[in-house]
Amino acid sequence: MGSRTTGYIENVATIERECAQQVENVTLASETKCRKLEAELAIARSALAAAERDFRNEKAMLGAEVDMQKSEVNRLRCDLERRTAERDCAREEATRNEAARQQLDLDIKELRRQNNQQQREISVNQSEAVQKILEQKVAVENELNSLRDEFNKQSSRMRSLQECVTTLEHEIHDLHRMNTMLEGSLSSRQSLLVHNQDQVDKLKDELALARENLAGLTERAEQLQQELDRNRKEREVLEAFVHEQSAELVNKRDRATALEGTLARDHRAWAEKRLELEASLAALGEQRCSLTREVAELKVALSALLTQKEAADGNAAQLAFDKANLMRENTQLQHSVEFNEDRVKQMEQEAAALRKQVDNVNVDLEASRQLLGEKDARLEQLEGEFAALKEVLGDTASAEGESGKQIVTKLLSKIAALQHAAVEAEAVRRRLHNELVDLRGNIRVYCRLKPHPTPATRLGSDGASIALAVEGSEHRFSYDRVFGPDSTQEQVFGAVSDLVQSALDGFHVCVFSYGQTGAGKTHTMQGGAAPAARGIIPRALEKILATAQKLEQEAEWSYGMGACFIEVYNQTLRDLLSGGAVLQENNAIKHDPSGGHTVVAGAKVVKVHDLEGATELVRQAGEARAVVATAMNASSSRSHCVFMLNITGWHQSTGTRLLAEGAAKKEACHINSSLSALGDVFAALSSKAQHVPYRNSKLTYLLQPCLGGNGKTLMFVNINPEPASAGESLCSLRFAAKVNGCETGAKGGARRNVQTLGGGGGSGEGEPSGSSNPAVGSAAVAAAQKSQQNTASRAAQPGSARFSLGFPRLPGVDAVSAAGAKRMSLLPQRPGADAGVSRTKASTAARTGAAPVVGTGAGVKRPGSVIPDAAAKRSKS
Ligand SMILES: Nc1ncnc2c1ncn2[C@@H]1O[C@H](COP(=O)(O)OP(=O)(O)OP(=O)(O)O)[C@@H](O)[C@H]1O
Repeated sequence: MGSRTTGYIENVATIERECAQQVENVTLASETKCRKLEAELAIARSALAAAERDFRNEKAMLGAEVDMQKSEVNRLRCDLERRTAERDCAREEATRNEAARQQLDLDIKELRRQNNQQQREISVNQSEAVQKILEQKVAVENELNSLRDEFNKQSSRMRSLQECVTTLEHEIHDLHRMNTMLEGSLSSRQSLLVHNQDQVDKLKDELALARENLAGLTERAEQLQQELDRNRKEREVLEAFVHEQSAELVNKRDRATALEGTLARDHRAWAEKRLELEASLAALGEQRCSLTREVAELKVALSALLTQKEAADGNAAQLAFDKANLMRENTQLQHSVEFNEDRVKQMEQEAAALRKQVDNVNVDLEASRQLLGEKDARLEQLEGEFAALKEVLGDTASAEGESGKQIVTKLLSKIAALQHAAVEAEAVRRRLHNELVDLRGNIRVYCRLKPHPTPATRLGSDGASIALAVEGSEHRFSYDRVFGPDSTQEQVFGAVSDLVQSALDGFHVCVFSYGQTGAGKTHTMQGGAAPAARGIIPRALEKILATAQKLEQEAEWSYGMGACFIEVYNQTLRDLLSGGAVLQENNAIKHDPSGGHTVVAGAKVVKVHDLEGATELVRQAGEARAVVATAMNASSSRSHCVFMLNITGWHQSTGTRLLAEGAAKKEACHINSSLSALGDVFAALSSKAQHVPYRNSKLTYLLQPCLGGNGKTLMFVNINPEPASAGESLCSLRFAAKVNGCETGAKGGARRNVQTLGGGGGSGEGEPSGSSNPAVGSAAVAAAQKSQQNTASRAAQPGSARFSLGFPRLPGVDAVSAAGAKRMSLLPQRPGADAGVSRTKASTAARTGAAPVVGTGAGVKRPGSVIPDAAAKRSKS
């Protein structure tokens, strides 16, 4: 038993040793494993820590990159804002440039307008105007150059902007590339995280396996504890160790879970960041789009600027062209100035030659007069001799028979030759007189000033110029003659009387006055009642009637006169000798195509025998005018009155008839259609236009024969020199200056209306240059013969000559013509321009025969004319 116990004990001891050995082995193995696990855990921890570090670094890097990108985006935004501001500035600049260009266009237009104006004024002050234009052109060119510089600046600014935009595009592209790189880096980090996760999972699996092993070992240890209580303590220690390990592992697992959460949060943050980046990328894309749009807009603006530049270049070319034109015109004007200077010199020479010619003509005239006087004396002597011979013949006829008759025949032929010479001398006188009048011009303008204490006018020393002060500046005019305030009525008529003589010689003559209300038209044309105050009309009438009477008594002349008085208002004609009745016929004014009389159909024609009769007619017309003026109210100031006195004269021996007429009228300063038409007629005459618009108004159509080719016209411009009327005076003086620049359309001067009727020995000239009485201008004769068929048949004696003075061949006058009378015409004016004034005047003196009427006209043979049958009568006188 002892041995068995000992053996048992030895066996137990062996088992215990084996158990201890096994426990020791297991413990060693588990300790090894634990150490291995711990090492692996440490590696995992260090890996995790490294991963965390990397992650943090990466995160920090990414954060820095994001910050960088954000700051870059901010910078780009600022840049963009700056560029946008620059672009806006550029746009504003472009708008300003456009406005400046438009302003420049306006300036250029204005300059062109000024240029045109200056061109018009250039005739007044050529060199100054051209200088100004050149200066302005230089200024325009400077402006254009500055605009070009501005444009170039803008273009270069646009180019720099474009470059900026291109740089921005590149930067955006770089950002895109960087973003792609960041995305790549993010995905690699994510894959690294996934790899780490796998490692953690693997560790977890290994941990789980180790736990299972540990559990197995614990089970084996418990079994062994049950078998070996002795080892319980160590086993408990082991278990505690294992528990500790487990807790540590749990802790590690928790930490791994926490790490997973952190990773997930980071992942989400990264995803958010990514979204933010994508959003900022999209914003950048939008910005890029807007930038692209802006670039396109800027391109459009650039092309618009280029178009503007082209337009500006075009304008510059146009300006250069204009400049060249102006230079050319300037050169032409300089040539023209030089030419005109030469012409002026030439004209001065011509004027000197003409003056000499006038002197010669005067000398010739004087010589002719002397010759005529000598011939008259010789004629008287011959007539005395003839009478004595007659007496002798009476005594000796019976004794000597045939020889006495022969002496008589001889003497008669001598007398006829002398009469012929006298007629020739009269023709020469008419021609010389006409040449004298022509030298003074077929349209003459006289200016007359009314007295005033403080005149705004200044007379030139040459007696033909006047200066008018208007608002501080002085305007100078010159006319054929200027009558100062001291001039007498006699002096004024003296300057007109040669035209009256022309009318008596068979020329159409028109005298009219023009001026503002109260300027002295009535005073000039009509004058006062006192002998010294009488105006042109009564003096002219007196001269015509006296001459007619003298010729009737002395030179076998017979005269008939018919007068009519017409008022023209707009396109209406009124007969003032029929109480102002309106003449209904549309084309009442009828001109004789052969240059004879003008007829106003329907107008009453009253025969005039003496000055009193004519004055009475004017008085009647004035009364009718007052009635019409009252009815028409203020409009009367725009009407014009024309008094016509037609004179027809016949000379019984020469079979010659003169047709002429005189016209006189008064005009108000008020511009109306008739005056404007009168201005147009003068303008056309002055420019020698093909067409003269006589038909534009009844007034000009009525006066056509006087104003036109074969008439002589004298205009008085009456000026009231009071400073308050300076404006109106300027208007009158300018109109008169226009008229002064006119010439009648007559080629070779005015033309007489002379007709030779049938009989030989006719006297008169067809043209001023006509040589002698039978040499009547053929055209004038042919035309006149046609026009006087009815009167020719009624000539008092076969082969007699009839002279008619005045141009309208009036029906009433034709009756006078049949009686072998002369005809005269006087064309006076209306009794007052201003309604109020004219009405008042018309009801007073003007209407009593001293109405503002002028008339001249009439061709009357001068007393000096010698016509065969008249010789005896002249010798009596
Ligand atoms: N040269 C002059 N010398 C003296 N007095 C003058 C002169 N001219 C005009 N007058 C006077 O001035 C006044 C106005 O003149 P007048 O009636 O002739 O003017 P008008 O031009 O005919 O006016 P309206 O158009 O109103 O008829 C008259 O009293 C006239 O006597």
